[in-house]
Amino acid sequence: MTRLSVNINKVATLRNARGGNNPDVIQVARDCERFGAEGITVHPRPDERHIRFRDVTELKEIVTTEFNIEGNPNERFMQLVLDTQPAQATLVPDADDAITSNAGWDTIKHKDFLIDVVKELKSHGIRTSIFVDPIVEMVEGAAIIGADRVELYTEPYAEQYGENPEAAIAPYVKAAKAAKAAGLGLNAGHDLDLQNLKYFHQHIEGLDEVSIGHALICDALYYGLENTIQMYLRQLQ
Ligand SMILES: CC(=O)[C@@H](O)[C@H](O)COP(=O)(O)O
Ligand SMILES: NCC(=O)COP(=O)(O)O
Repeated sequence: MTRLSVNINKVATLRNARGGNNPDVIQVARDCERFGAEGITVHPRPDERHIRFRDVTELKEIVTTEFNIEGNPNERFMQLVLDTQPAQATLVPDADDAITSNAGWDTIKHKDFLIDVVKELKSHGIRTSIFVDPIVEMVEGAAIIGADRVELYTEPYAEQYGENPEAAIAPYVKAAKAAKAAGLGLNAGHDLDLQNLKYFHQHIEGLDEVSIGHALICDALYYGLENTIQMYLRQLQ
């Protein structure tokens, strides 16, 4: 079974545009779960342009499915995660000024740093996933580091899917096999949508979770949040 974790960053972006509390991020998280989401993902960034650190603390109190916090494990992020104790932390090598995540970790170059981070998170009982490009060596590096899972960065897949789905999925099939061979759980995310999700799911064995935000929240403008979540869940059947 592949769990759908809804990334609610974009709900916070909309709220922040006017400075009030509309839409209410906490209520949206509750509703996502009520409508079938099997997890809630947030990705706080240093400038708090969407999810704020305070939101993360409040969300922890109400999320009843799996709470996944993504981000670059700097001191502030680590403190937030350790205080919050989510089900999962996903480590992403974002630059502070990145518009959105645009690459996975080099798990060979940053091995020592990541070993320390993963050890600390796991000692607090937090499942730890490392965001990687679909490259076998990077997946194997995550296993050596001691991660529980990898999250495959799917933007390159999403970009190529329209013109050549076979070529787009090929590196992910290899990376997924490497993850399973190394005993890692398998997540995926970034730019997955109603067009490309089903094919990805059909071709990647043992996919534990997808986290989807941008496209899902955009689709909700047209179809409504409840319908949209159900539509995404159907792609994963
Ligand atoms: C890790 C990842 O793939 C990102 O998609 C992220 O979690 C979304 O971040 P933004 O909402 O800031 O684009
Ligand atoms: N980890 C990926 C994520 O949470 C959502 O990415 P996107 O769907 O907003 O591109």
